[in-house]
Amino acid sequence: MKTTGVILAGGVGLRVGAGRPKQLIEVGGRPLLAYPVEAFATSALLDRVIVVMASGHVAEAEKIAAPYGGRVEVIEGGATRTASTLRAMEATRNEPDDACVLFHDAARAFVGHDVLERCLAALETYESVAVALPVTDTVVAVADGLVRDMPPRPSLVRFQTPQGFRFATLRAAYELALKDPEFVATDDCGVVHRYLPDTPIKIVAGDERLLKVTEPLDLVLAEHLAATRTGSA
Ligand SMILES: Nc1ccn([C@@H]2O[C@H](COP(=O)(O)OP(=O)(O)OP(=O)(O)O)[C@@H](O)[C@H]2O)c(=O)n1
Ligand SMILES: C[C@](O)(CO)[C@H](O)COP(=O)(O)O
Repeated sequence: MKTTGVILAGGVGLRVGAGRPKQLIEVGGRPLLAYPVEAFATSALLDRVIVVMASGHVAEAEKIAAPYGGRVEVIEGGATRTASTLRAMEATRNEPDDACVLFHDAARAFVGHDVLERCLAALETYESVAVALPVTDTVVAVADGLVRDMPPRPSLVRFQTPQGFRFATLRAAYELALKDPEFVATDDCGVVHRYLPDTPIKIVAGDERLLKVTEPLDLVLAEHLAATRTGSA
C-alpha cells in the first residue's frame, strides 16, 4: 500500500502570537517542525513525505528537512488549512487512486510511529480514518448566546491528526466540495463526512501527546513533551 505523509505547516500561528509561524519556534532546542519531520522521515511506513510550509518560509523548512537527504519534499502552503491540503493534493495528483495519504498538523508536533501504524492498519479496511480522544468537558452547541443542543458526552470525541484516506475517496470528496459555494472545512475527514456521507470514517485511538500547539500556554506543555519524549517510535 503506497503511502504519502503530508505535514501541514502552512499556518502563521496567530493565536500563539510569536511574530513568526509557530512551527519555527524553538522547543527543546529545535524548531517545532523538526519533530514531525523526523517522525515522518524515519517511518518505514511512508513512501513519500511532503511538508506544506507557510508562504515565505519554505527555505527554513528545507533546512529542517535537509538531514533526511531528499526524502522530504517541501512545497508552499495556501491561505487556509484547506488550501494547503489542496496544494498537497495537487502535488500528489499522479499517485494512484488506491494509494493512501495521511494528513498531519505540524502543530501536533509530537507524533509517534505508533499512531501512523494505527492509521495505516485502519486504511487496510476503511477508506478514511481519524485519530480521536474522548472529551472531558461537557460540550454544547450554542447560538445567540443560548444553549441549543447538548449531545450526550459519551457520543463525542475530539479529532486530532493524522487523518488518513485512500486518494480516490479524498479526491471524490473534494471534487464535490469545490463545487459547493458554501464549502468551508476545519479538517479533511469533515470534507469526506459532508460530501460522501455514506463513507465510514474509522476512529483509532489518539494520544494526549498529540496536543495541537495553538495558544501560548501550549508552548509550556510542548517544552515538557519535548523533554520527556522517547523518540518517534
Ligand atoms: N494556511 C494554513 C493554515 C494552517 N495550516 C496548518 O494546519 C494546522 C492546524 O492549524 P492551526 O493550528 O490553526 O495553525 P495556524 O493556522 O497557524 O494557527 P492560527 O489560527 O492561530 O493562526 C497547523 O499545523 C497549520 O500549520 C496550514 O497548513 N495552512
Ligand atoms: C484537523 C484538526 O486538528 C482536528 O482537530 C483541526 O480541525 C484543525 O483546526 P485548525 O483550526 O486548523 O487548528
